[in-house]
Amino acid sequence: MANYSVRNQVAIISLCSPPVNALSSDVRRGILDSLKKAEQDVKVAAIVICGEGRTFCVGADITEFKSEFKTFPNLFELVDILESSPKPIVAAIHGHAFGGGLEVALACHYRVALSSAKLALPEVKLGILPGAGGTQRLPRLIGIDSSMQWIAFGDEYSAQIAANIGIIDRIFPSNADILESAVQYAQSIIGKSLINRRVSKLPVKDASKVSHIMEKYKQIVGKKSRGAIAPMVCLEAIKHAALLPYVEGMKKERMGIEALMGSDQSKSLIYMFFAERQVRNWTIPGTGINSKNTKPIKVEKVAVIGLGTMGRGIVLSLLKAGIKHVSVMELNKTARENGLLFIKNILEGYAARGTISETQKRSMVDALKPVSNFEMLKDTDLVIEAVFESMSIKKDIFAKLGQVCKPSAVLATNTSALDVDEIAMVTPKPKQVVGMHFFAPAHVMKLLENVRGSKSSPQVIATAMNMGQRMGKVTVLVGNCHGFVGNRMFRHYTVETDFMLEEGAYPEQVDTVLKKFGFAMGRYQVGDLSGNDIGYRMRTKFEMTNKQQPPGAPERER
Ligand SMILES: CC(C)(COP(=O)(O)OP(=O)(O)OC[C@H]1O[C@@H](n2cnc3c(N)ncnc32)[C@H](O)[C@@H]1OP(=O)(O)O)[C@@H](O)C(=O)NCCC(=O)NCCSC(=O)C[C@@H](O)CCCCCCCCCCCCC(=O)O
Ligand SMILES: NC(=O)c1ccc[n+]([C@@H]2O[C@H](COP(=O)([O-])OP(=O)(O)OC[C@H]3O[C@@H](n4cnc5c(N)ncnc54)[C@H](O)[C@@H]3O)[C@@H](O)[C@H]2O)c1
Repeated sequence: MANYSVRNQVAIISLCSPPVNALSSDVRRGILDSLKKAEQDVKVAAIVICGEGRTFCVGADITEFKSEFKTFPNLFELVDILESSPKPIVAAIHGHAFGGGLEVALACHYRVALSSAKLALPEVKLGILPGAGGTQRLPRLIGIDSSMQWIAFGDEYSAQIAANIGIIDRIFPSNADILESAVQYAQSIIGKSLINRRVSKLPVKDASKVSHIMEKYKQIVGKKSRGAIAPMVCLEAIKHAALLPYVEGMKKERMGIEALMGSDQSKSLIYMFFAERQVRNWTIPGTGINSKNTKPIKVEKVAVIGLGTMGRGIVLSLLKAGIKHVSVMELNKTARENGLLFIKNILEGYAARGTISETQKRSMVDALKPVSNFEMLKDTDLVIEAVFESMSIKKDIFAKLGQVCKPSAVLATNTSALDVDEIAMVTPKPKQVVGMHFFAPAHVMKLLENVRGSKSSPQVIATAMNMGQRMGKVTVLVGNCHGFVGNRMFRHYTVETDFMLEEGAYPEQVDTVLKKFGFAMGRYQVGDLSGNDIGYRMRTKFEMTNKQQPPGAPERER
């Protein structure tokens, strides 16, 4: 679980727990045993801790949260043992140093990294806090303000940013050999004093401003993480780094993690973490066909038909995924102009915020290819249709696509609820047709429901799944039925909230309660965003509006 070797006075402790070197109890034990060997070996003058395989270390082993935290050495015990080592320890970071992985690195006396490495304390996204000294060491290295930014939101940062603020001591080019570079670095620091290298002993530079900074972040967290408990507990723990000696601060950190671990919010977020990964392993029930044995078709050119609410977000998702050729077809001139303007404005916003560079923005704008007739789609690899929710319009479009597109082209519909098989039947090759159901706004929402028609070929399904992952979506394969999965669930939610309106509540009152509960948007805000015509069209198609009833009849009488 941790391999040990010695090279030119430098002991190498390499974490070996594929795929991501999570700090299971065996790995922690392996590190401790190796450290003892290194300390006892008189020929060893410095130590390097690195990760084997694709990454340094992604943190505590989440699968062990329930059971094994009680095994010695616990992570918060291990970090103190590492820091107090009399021999200098260098953390050699490539891939990810996340969570407990970064906390181990913070306990080392030096940190070096490849420029491609990413660092984060993402525990808050699991509903907990960094519980191995992260809330106490990071402020001593980078101050309260930056620590609150890192820990309360859990975002990842590049090694270069981490170096700029003082976490990383030396950056190596992304193509360097991290171990070789770290060993040379370790040789260069042999004999140097460790007095200022033990982070827990350092003062917190901006400690006097803690109240002011705390207030600032309470406001931001209150808005950005409405309803979440962990971010506030993180802020409290960081505050203690400013006010208390390290040992006392650690006690507070411990109280924080004990309160959060096992909370309903944390359990749900951990469930979500694994569920989001599990859905990548799709399977077609009863066939043996699955994500492991099916290859996607190569997709370079994509087309989107319809530039309304959904089409424009889908186009943005494709551009962000790096697709270099995105044809857009929109019949209505105003909708076309508005759609293209919307896309360009969003890209401008990304560039202004630094999410993408100016060069990336220009290449995304260049990738946009407005087209005016179906002939122009003949060499497209994937077409995503996002026009009105009308079976006749969609059939008309798929019949045309079936005539002009190359035989290998994947033809996808973004229908909210219509029968994917019925749409597929108008094409000469129904096996090329699949549903790709995005959620509004499509460039923001992470969920993508891919709908498997009865004729969709495994390769076509693999292509839709792969494209979703390229777009960074949580991509779920579902069966073909009215409303698929998302909208079938959503329907019950809307029925209940509509009952509340019938009982006298205003839409804004319902929305206020839902937002207070933690929803990003209220149910009626979602209706306004998506367009209430979508629900109306779905209900009309299934005669849920019940023509016997006069207009305005309450939902429960229909
Ligand atoms: C790092 C990633 C961004 C990499 O992404 P990528 O897409 O490359 O890879 P995958 O996400 O697909 O991952 C591959 C594979 O690995 C699995 N996996 C990933 N991370 C972990 C993990 N941390 N643990 C276990 N398994 C992991 C993943 O599921 C995939 O598996 P599959 O089978 O699907 O192939 C990305 O992976 C990522 O973001 N990972 C999570 C990073 C993270 O959140 N890290 C923080 C972990 S929490 C932590 O570190 C806590 C520490 O701060 C300290 C804890 C000390 C606690 C001591 C306190 C004790 C108090 C106890 C109180 C008890 C109370 C009681 O008694 O009840
Ligand atoms: N709005 C949502 O929240 C949402 C969510 C998921 C899926 N959907 C589905 O996505 C599809 C589009 O929904 P929307 O909300 O974007 O609708 P929308 O009314 O905002 O946009 C549809 C666009 O398609 C254009 N169009 C119509 N016929 C066309 C044709 N033959 N060729 C080219 N363009 C044509 C229209 O001019 C319009 O601009 C629907 O099937 C809908 O059910 C919508």
